[in-house]
Amino acid sequence: MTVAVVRFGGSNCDRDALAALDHLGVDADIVWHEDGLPSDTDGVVVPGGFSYGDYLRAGAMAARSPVMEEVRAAADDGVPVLGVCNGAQIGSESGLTPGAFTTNRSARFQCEHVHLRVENADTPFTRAFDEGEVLSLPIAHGEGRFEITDDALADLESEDRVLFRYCDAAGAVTEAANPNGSKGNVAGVLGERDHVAVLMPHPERATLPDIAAPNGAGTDGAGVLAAFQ
Ligand SMILES: NC(=O)CC[C@H](N)C(=O)O
Repeated sequence: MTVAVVRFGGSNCDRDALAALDHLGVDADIVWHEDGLPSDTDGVVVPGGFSYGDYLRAGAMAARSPVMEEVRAAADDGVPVLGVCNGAQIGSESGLTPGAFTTNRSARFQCEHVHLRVENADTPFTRAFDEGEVLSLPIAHGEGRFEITDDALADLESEDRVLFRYCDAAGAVTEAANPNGSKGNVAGVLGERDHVAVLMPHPERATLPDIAAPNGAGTDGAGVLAAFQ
């Protein structure tokens, strides 16, 4: 598999994603968005960062790059697509995934470790886990609060498209365990099909043992990125 890690001006987690994928033995390359997806692309990661300086809304400008039409076409062909943090914001701004990510309840940039509960273990991004399993991943965002209408959230829930929720260490989904005020504690969602997903926490920062162990994150991110193996 050749995974395209799509870089925009202001991406800053592209090399981390590449290193994490390399560690997992996944053939991957960074692709400048203006160059378009290589013809042999069979996986796409839209990495984190501050594309276009988060102007207008985080992810709004990158979502309008022509490469996102190619990403959509690849997804339609069954290629797995994962958006991480700014990539999640780009995913929702481009309509690949539902809802929106907006300013944290704290109105501050937050960089911390959180717990996530796996809500649907029947996807390429979660098949390494059991449903209800609690993961530890880092977050680092100012605009990570998931918003969606009540009706649309109910639809997502009934379609099993909520992938991860913020929870406490025991797996309880509580307001206290919700770092940014996300509706329904939602931390990650699926697009129309289960091979398209976005999440605000950073699996690529919790994959390499040399980095993950000292910073306390562990290596749960490897299970998410295993979708590309
Ligand atoms: N780490 C990131 O991708 C940052 C996400 C985004 N630009 C924010 O602060 O909300």
